[in-house]
Amino acid sequence: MTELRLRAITKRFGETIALHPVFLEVERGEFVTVLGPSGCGKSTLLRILMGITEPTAGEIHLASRRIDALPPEKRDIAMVFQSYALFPHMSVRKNLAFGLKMRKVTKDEQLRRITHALEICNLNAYVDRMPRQLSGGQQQRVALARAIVMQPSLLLFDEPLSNLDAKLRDSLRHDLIALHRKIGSTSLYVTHDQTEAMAMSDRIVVMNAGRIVEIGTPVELYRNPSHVFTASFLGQTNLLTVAADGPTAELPWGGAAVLDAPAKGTATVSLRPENITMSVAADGPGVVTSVSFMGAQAHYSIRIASSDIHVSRSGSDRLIETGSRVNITPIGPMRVLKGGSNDLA
Ligand SMILES: Nc1ncnc2c1ncn2[C@@H]1O[C@H](COP(=O)(O)OP(=O)(O)OP(=O)(O)O)[C@@H](O)[C@H]1O
Repeated sequence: MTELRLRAITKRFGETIALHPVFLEVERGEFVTVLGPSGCGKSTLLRILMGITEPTAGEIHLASRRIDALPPEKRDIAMVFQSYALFPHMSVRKNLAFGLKMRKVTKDEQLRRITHALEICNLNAYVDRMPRQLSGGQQQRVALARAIVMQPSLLLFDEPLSNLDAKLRDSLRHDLIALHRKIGSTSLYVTHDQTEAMAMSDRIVVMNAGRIVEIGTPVELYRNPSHVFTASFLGQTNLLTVAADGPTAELPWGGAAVLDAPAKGTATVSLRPENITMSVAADGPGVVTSVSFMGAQAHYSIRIASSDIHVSRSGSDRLIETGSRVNITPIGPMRVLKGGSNDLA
């Protein structure tokens, strides 16, 4: 069942088009991430949903109500901010109670919801502390609990983990998803961090320059991206310009490779670093120019036919030294993309 529906949401700031008409549907209970680089329009979209920024055109429907003309407090949306935005002079309990009091929720109901939120966010030990007496991760959990007690139809997240160190971010990511499943909320999460988007989302909405480029599950978008932008923004890839002839194409360094869809003429294809085999050969056309050993994987740069190709291999394989001559061969079909310099769309 569709919980959130955006119909042609558009935003202009004078000459700047921050959002071209955006169409999006989010199912009840889904965790959807809006992913894109700085300036792509993510914050504008969030602010429009919150009711802080007015769209130039378009409609927002949430839980069968049209909400775009409603003030923020009437929209039934709660937001978790990057900066936590806790009230510094209030204890954890008071922070959680604030929004409920404003909504005139009864004392009994306040107690019930706050007790539940403290429990599921693992905050029981901190109820009487002030925000400054909490770590960044604990403050973020309070911010989340404060959003949860409102029992909103939609939870919005604005890069909520970006102020935390890598390890904490990783563990909070898991907590957040577990919580989302437990409370069955509908969540829209905004980030520029593709690892976060891949790890957490039911679906990812890839945005660039004010437009939705593509929407799909992390697996679909990583394995079968349609656009050059998606292929290069989600994970690492090698973008090659190849001469296509039906089901195969000639590689820049010679030899033919299979395409995942027939194409004619010049085509842009994606070849993931892990989808390449590499073997040492004295007369190989490639030269290893750098090796980065990352533990689980080893990343190589190969100079071949005036291109730099990235190859990754299992970290437990024998390392190939810088300067070695190598052969490289794609494994499986290469993905034909739209949006290259010679667009096939
Ligand atoms: N108030 C404003 N007036 C004029 N232009 C604006 C305004 N707010 C945003 N923009 C422009 O709209 C575009 C989208 O901005 P937005 O802040 O939504 O991007 P973003 O993806 O959230 O970026 P970031 O991740 O850096 O916050 C940008 O080109 C930005 O310069």
